[in-house]
Amino acid sequence: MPMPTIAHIRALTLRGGGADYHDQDAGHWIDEHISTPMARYPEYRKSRKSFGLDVLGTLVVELEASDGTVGFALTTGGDLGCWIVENHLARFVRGQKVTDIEKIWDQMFHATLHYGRKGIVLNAISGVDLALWDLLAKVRGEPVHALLGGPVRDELSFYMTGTRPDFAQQQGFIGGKLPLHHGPAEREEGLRKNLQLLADMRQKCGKDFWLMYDCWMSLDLEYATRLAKTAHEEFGLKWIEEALPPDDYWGYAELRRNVPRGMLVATGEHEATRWGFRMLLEMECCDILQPDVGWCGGITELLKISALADAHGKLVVPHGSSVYSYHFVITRHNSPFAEFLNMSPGADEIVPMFHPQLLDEPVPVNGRIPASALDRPGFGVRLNPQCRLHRPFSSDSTGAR
Ligand SMILES: C[C@H](O)[C@H](O)[C@@H](O)[C@@H](O)C(=O)O
Ligand SMILES: [Mg+2]
Repeated sequence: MPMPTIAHIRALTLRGGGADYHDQDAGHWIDEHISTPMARYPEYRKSRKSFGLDVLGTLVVELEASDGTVGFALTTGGDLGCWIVENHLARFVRGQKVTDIEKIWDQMFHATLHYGRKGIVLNAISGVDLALWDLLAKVRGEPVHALLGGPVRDELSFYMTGTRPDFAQQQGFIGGKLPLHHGPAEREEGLRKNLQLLADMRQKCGKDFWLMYDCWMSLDLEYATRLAKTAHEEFGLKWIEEALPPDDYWGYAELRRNVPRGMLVATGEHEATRWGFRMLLEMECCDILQPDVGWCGGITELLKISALADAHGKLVVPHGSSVYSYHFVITRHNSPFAEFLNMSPGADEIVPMFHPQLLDEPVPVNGRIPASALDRPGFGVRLNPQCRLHRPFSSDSTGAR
């Protein structure tokens, strides 16, 4: 039986949560005075949406095979991502066999090298790649994890990101990662508030529960070093995440030398491709790599990143990205746990990460997801038909939705 080919590729957008999870209503914890590189401008300090963190929206890539099977995936990308997919990447996908994933990735990456390499182009490439894995797995009637070598454990365990590590602990998660609220622009008072918040949370959670800080690229080396030392020595901070801008490999290497022994440095969610993660590894920037599978190049590239990291003895704990990272994490020993980004407005309910855009998206129960919950074909999720899709550009009028 010959393998079907890809008859149509469609790039569509969705707004409101989902893969562009910072696109939330006012008052959501994820947009409440979180420290960012823009916090040096007071007018942009209170809200990340104020400087446009939600400008892109969700990119949906949909592939229809010659046998009628449809694969799809979500990532961050919106209209910009749609343009790249429809006007450039589609030509390397349409007409190819559903098994030609490696060749398609290589052509998409090298054809965009003159304007891509990271950022929105790699988001678009990742979206196509994830849709390819979803399609191939559906054609074969298997979950994606089975195509990656299958589970190495019976369940996924999670830490939770949000403003309520105490709720995470009550729900059986292995740790809680707080967003950092104040950066260098708010000086000593801001540092004191950061440490007081951690002290309060350590009081609530007891001495053994993992507590981490996510600094979202917003600090400088001096501030990050001071924060890390006190936070670890006085309050047992387990890791400091994305303290510096992604391109400051030199700063990360020095921060890792500066932090107290036993404390971990994590970064990578805004890094892309095996070459970017090779820099983080060979410059000894961090202990935990956190690629986002929807931004780093997709599953095809994450396989390479993970193998490289494994050879260096480093952990790969992908950033958020729901089922797209769960199907990977369950197949790798150097990915011993996963992130659950709590997308409820008060970080005090368990809701699916890509809500409302996906149906059948599994959520942790007691901080765990059993491997069996990932056993539906593909990534095991459906697009929510209630969500209004929009196709801003169409390179394939015959393939109209
Ligand atoms: C909580 C952080 O500020 C980001 O919003 C979060 O998406 C990301 O950095 C993470 O690690 O989950
Ligand atoms: Mg982060």
